[in-house]
Amino acid sequence: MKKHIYIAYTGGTIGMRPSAQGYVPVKDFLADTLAAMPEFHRPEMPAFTLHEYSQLMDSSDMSPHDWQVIAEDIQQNYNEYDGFIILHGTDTMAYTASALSFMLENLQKPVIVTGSQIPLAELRSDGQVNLLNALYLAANYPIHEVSLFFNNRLMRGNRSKKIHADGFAAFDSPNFGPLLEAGISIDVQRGKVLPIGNAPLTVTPVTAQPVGVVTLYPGISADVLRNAILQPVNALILLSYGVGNAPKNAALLDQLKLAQQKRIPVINCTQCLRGRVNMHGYANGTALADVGVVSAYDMTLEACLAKLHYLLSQQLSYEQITSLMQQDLRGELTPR
Ligand SMILES: NC(=O)C[C@H](N)C(=O)O
Repeated sequence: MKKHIYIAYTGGTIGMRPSAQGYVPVKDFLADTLAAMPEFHRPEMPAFTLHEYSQLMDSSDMSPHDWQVIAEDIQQNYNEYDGFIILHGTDTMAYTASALSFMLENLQKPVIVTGSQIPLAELRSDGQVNLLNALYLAANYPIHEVSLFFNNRLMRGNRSKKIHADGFAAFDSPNFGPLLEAGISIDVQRGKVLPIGNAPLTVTPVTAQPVGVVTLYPGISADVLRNAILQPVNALILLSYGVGNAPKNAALLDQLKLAQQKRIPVINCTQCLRGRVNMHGYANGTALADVGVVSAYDMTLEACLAKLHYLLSQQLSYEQITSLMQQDLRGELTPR
């Protein structure tokens, strides 16, 4: 039986057309482009249904409400299709892929997020390779988790990150190698793919959460942190140096202590692209742990932010949130 894949087109460059203001997504344009490309209709390819969203977006306009729309769309069509492809802009693709990984629990079908850097309708577009491969993989490879396909690599969604503004190798999975590489042969990294259970799919709704993100820089003043933890902030991500260090400055640490008293979770995520937070490597890191800051280990900022949204959207205590942030829920971090 030919597999049938559901493609949700949310917007993004893959279906865009030039306008006087730059690229914009245009209604029906992707469907018309796809219909005119014979590769997508070859007998080896799965059948697919393209569902174009009514509000096509540049992904820089995406919000948690849109993550919710996508998750509900997958849930409603879950039993009818063999796999799901989310066509999405690249700018916030890693955030959406991370969010979906938390919202969709016990997946028994593949969900692949992809898009392109050049519109599918243009010469030299990377959209054809990305979508063609994503369709082929969704039909033929049992990788039952939220993943992101780009430039011939399938990465775990919540490990992915946009690392190149204008290159085709736009995504990387810096702390967890790809799940699959599509070269002359298609090589699955079996040990890396999440195991499948028998439990039914659960979809946890998320709502937008006020989360502060502060990048530390030399000379940062305590006032910056004071402002970042003012109401209505529900959590703070501290983008720290190296293995999780910050200035051992009393005024700064006082603000973090205040956050702890106000029961605002503060998560220590490194500014470095690769590697992990170890707050006990240096006295400067230990000082953070002592005022209740918790480690993001090797999570990306995107995964950290999406995970906070997922947890803050549930009725969980400060203790539960800080503890779950340090646990591996969907393969997003490697605790040690
Ligand atoms: N390549 C892209 O898709 C970028 C576009 N601005 C978007 O994220 O929607």
